[in-house]
Amino acid sequence: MEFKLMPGGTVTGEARVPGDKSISHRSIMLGALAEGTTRVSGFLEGEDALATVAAFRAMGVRIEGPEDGEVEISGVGLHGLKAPAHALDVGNSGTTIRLLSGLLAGQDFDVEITGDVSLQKRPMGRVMEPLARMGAKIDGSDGKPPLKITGGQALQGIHYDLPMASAQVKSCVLLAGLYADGRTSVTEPAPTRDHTERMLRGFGYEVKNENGVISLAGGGSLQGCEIDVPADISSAAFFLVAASIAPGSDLLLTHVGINPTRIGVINILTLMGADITLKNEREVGGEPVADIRVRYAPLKGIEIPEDQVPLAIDEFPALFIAAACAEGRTVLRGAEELRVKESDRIAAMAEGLTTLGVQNEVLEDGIIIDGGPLGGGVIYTYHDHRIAMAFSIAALRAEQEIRVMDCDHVATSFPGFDALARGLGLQLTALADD
Ligand SMILES: O=C(O)C1=C[C@@H](OP(=O)(O)O)[C@@H](O)[C@H](O)C1
Ligand SMILES: C=C(OP(=O)(O)O)C(=O)O
Repeated sequence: MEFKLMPGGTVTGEARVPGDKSISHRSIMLGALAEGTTRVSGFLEGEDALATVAAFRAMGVRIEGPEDGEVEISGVGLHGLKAPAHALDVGNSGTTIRLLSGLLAGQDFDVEITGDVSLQKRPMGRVMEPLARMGAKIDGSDGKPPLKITGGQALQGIHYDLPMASAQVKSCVLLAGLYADGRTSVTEPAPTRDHTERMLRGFGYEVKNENGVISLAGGGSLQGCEIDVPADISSAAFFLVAASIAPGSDLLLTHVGINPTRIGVINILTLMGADITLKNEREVGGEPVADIRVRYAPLKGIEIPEDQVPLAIDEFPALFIAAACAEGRTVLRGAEELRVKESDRIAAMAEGLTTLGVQNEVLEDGIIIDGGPLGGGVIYTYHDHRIAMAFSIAALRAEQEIRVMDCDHVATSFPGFDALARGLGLQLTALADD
């Protein structure tokens, strides 16, 4: 599928974007390992979260739905999973393979986890290394998927200092820690999303955070519960930027998760001069939520504070479009993690910005973008959903038509993006491949 975008437009109205991807994955994983039933609402019916559902079904867990975002999981307990008949194929989802590898390292059966072409290029050494230290037997092909996990190993609790700010690695180690003898603890170079810790507590499992040392003891149990998944701020980000760059825009995004470890995009856009206000702030099932109003405002280039990078890690494709539409120069550093996402997001975004005529300089760990007029052209997405959505919103300020190639992956995180974008004011046509 390809998106064709006519230039210009205004973004107005009210919308609730689909459920949070990180929380949706974790709701299935912890629900499956809990005792009793877990009921989830607001679940993301995107391909990545559905890959997690399929993986647990393949391991014998009864999961009803999702239907209109409702899922019911009949938990099998921490030791109730069954060996799958085939390798688990988790598609495009880095979160699924990395969190699952921690969980499955503690089972008594062998399992193989694989994924699509993009996933097969992503580094898994970052989870293999701490798991091996815990006593797991896990092999990959040159540190990449497929991962082969040999069951029946006795895991030992360890302390692990994460070498990179990664919530997936942190979660992997903590989930393996559920099966380990003694305590497992981690420290991170900078705080990352804490949905695993919050949700474990929601399932009645004690997780400590003592001055940044996050730890749990193995051998407990999880109790089924109710989970209300907020709208994904990473999906909302495209429309936060869209409304900020398109003159005349005024948009309300409802029920958005505003966990402090996820709001870098709001902080960065606000520093750039965006007009964003939070309303009706509340807490839903252990996660803070708000309605977000965003109105057009002229943006200015900034040096992005490095402490905001892990808090906005998936939002940089959208933020680069904000920078392209801003007055002056935006500098991002300390973001080398962007190079190992579904694509090398620094390279893919730089290529697309250059196509649109936006001056930029690629750095090892970031980019420098000089705001200016946007032309048009053909954009390659490298199988990356966030690159596709970022260049779709760029059309609001473009002078010519933009064609975004290879947009099927948008459904991994944001099913219905094209229809919602049209409803809010983008002039987007989805064209099927011949
Ligand atoms: O834990 C999670 O749910 C995620 C963590 C982040 O990855 P890293 O841990 O690789 O930074 C993020 O990019 C990904 O979309 C989701
Ligand atoms: C990096 C992402 O996801 P994952 O690592 O789960 O593939 C993302 O959604 O931007």
